[in-house]
Amino acid sequence: MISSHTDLSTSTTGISAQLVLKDVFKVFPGRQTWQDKLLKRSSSDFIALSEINLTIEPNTFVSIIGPSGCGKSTLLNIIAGLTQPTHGEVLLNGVPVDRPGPDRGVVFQNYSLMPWMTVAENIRFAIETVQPNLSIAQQKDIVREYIDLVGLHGAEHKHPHELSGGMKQRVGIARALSINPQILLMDEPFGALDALTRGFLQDEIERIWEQHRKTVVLITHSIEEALLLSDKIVMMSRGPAAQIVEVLDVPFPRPRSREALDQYPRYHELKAELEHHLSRETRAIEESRLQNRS
Ligand SMILES: Nc1ncnc2c1ncn2[C@@H]1O[C@H](COP(=O)(O)OP(=O)(O)OP(=O)(O)O)[C@@H](O)[C@H]1O
Repeated sequence: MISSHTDLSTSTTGISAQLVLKDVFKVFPGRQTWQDKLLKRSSSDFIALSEINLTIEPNTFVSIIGPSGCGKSTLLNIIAGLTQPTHGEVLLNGVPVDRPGPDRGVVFQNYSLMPWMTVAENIRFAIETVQPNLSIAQQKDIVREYIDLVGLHGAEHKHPHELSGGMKQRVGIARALSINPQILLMDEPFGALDALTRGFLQDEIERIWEQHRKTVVLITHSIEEALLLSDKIVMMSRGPAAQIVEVLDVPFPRPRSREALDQYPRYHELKAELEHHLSRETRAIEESRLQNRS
C-alpha cells in the first residue's frame, strides 16, 4: 500500500504506485534581516525536509504525523504543487508534479472560502474552473450531489460568515471533492474545530471515504484521528532536515468506530508507539531550544 523505501515505481505489493516522492529535499533560503546586515552576520539556509521517499498506492488513506514544525505542511504543499522541492521529485500517476492541478483537491485548516460567495457558489466556482465546458445545469447537479454528500442541505444559499467552523469545513471538503480529484490532500482540516465537531467530521470523513475510496493524504496532530481514518501512518522526525522515520500499518476492518477500535489490543499498541514517538521528538525540540538559549 505504501513504502518509504527503494523501488518507487511500484509499491511493496507490486501494485502500480499512484503517488511517488523520490528523494525530496526542501531548503528555505536564509533571509538577511537589517540586523544581520548591520552586524555583518550571514543567515544560513534552513533545511526543512531531507531525503523523503514515499510510495502510495491508489485508494489508500494515509496520515502524516510528526512534531510541530517538522515540515508536514511543506511536504503537503509540495505534493499539491504549491511549493517546489529543492531537490527530488513528486510523481502522480507517473507524471511529475510541478504546479497545482485538478487531479489534487486540497482542504486547508482555515477553510479558504470566498467570503462573498454562497456555499453553492463556492463549490460551483471550483467546478467551473476545472470543467468550464459543463453546462450550468450540469454544474448545479454536481453542486447538489456534494452538498448532500457532506450534509449541507439547506445551507446552499448561506455565506461563509453565516456558517459554523464545522459547516465551513464541510464546504471545503465538498469543494475539494466536487472537482473529482485523484487524490485528496488535507492539512489539519479539523485543527480549528472544537472536540465534538471534530469527532462528527471525522465520522463524516470515514463515511465519505467508504463511498469514494479516494487516495487521501491527511496531516494531523491527533493520534486518535490518524488511527480512526488511516490505512497507513507516516511518522516524521523533528526538523531541521526532517525525515520519514517509519510507516505504520493500521490493520483494522472498516467501517470503523471509536468503540470498535478500542477493543483491539493492537490499537493500543499503535497508539502507545505514536505517543512515544511524538513525545520523544517534542522533548528533543524543547531541549535543543533550551540549549540554544543558554
Ligand atoms: N516559506 C518559508 N520560509 C522559511 N522557512 C519556512 C517557510 N515555510 C516553512 N518554513 C519552516 O519550515 C519548517 C517546517 O514548517 P511546516 O509549516 O511545514 O511544519 P509543520 O510540521 O506543518 O508545522 P505545524 O505542525 O506547526 O503545523 C518550520 O521550521 C518553518 O518555520
